[in-house]
Amino acid sequence: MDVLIFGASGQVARELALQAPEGVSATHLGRDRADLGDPAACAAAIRAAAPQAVINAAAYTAVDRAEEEEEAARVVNGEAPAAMAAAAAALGVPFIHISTDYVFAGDGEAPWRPEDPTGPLGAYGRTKLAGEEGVRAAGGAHAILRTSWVFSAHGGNFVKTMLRLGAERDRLTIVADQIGGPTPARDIARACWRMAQALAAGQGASGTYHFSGSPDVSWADFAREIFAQAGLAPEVVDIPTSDFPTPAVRPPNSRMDCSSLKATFGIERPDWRAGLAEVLADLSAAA
Ligand SMILES: NC(=O)C1=CN([C@@H]2O[C@H](COP(=O)(O)OP(=O)(O)OC[C@H]3O[C@@H](n4cnc5c(N)ncnc54)[C@H](OP(=O)(O)O)[C@@H]3O)[C@@H](O)[C@H]2O)C=CC1
Ligand SMILES: Cc1cn([C@H]2C[C@H](O)[C@@H](COP(=O)(O)OP(=O)(O)O[C@H]3O[C@@H](C)C(=O)[C@@H](O)[C@H]3O)O2)c(=O)[nH]c1=O
Ligand SMILES: [Mg+2]
Repeated sequence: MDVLIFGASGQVARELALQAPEGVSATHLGRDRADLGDPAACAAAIRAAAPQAVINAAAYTAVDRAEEEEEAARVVNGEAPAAMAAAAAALGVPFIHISTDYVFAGDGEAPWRPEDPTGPLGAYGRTKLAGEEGVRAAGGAHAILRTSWVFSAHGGNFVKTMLRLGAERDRLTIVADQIGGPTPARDIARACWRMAQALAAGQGASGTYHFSGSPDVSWADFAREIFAQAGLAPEVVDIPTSDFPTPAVRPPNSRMDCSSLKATFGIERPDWRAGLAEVLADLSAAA
């Protein structure tokens, strides 16, 4: 099976390359070969490659910067996925797309289900929601996988920020009133491969699915586990979001109900603490 992947250097893109199943030939298009700022060019790249499935692992992910660059983010996160999904639909091949917990308003404490009403609090979430709507409107076979709090040994993420700050400082203040599921990029990549193979074989079902690591924790508790596993001992002080002002508002409740992904594709929530141990091992092997 030939699979065309948008994204080469990102966290999920790199894991897609590392986790490609046997029998799959994966072609990655980095920004140099397909700029999502040019949606028509991305659609043309799909028509030219004529793959058996398309996975989009590229996105504008700078949450705070998106507040100032919403139009640029909307092209990359909204218009490009819509154009790609339309091109995949015209070829009759499945389109796998990744979205985010930030499409939700984050009120309450119940885990969000895929069919729950959305209500993004910031520009990044609004543009990602536009992308979801574009993918559904294209009308082809598709899976939209909403995930959260992605980490890996590659690129920028909360784990790597904490390792840096934890080595520099004795005391860190971390928000404790935003709760969600940290998710290893490796597990997201495996889930994408499973869905791509299933949909290409006419199995599973198109739709929007949730996938996050278990258990749900606060960012502060996530930080504590990072330091415990890494053998660092800074003091972690719980703070409310109001004490950590940022340009973009983040959802307090990012818990996600992942049961439909298990029911349809047999994919279970991974324990992120095990994924964290793998990432720390990869980072020390590389150091
Ligand atoms: N990171 C997270 O915590 C979460 C991410 N997601 C979603 O998961 C998916 C993968 O995210 P993740 O792997 O973390 O992303 P990263 O931030 O690690 O990487 C983003 C990738 O997108 C590429 N990209 C950005 N803009 C463009 C563009 N204009 N043209 C082409 N490529 C571009 C980047 O390329 P370059 O390296 O050249 O800049 C980079 O490879 C995204 O859809 C994201 O919205 C969902 C929930 C949480
Ligand atoms: C560095 C730092 C962060 N924080 C807080 C800020 C924020 O609420 C939280 C996480 O910080 P980040 O900058 O990693 O968060 P952010 O970039 O918003 O992470 C999000 O990225 C996008 C792409 C997604 O789709 C989301 O699922 C989510 O992973 O930790 C502290 O409280 N103290 C600190 O010292
Ligand atoms: Mg990439």
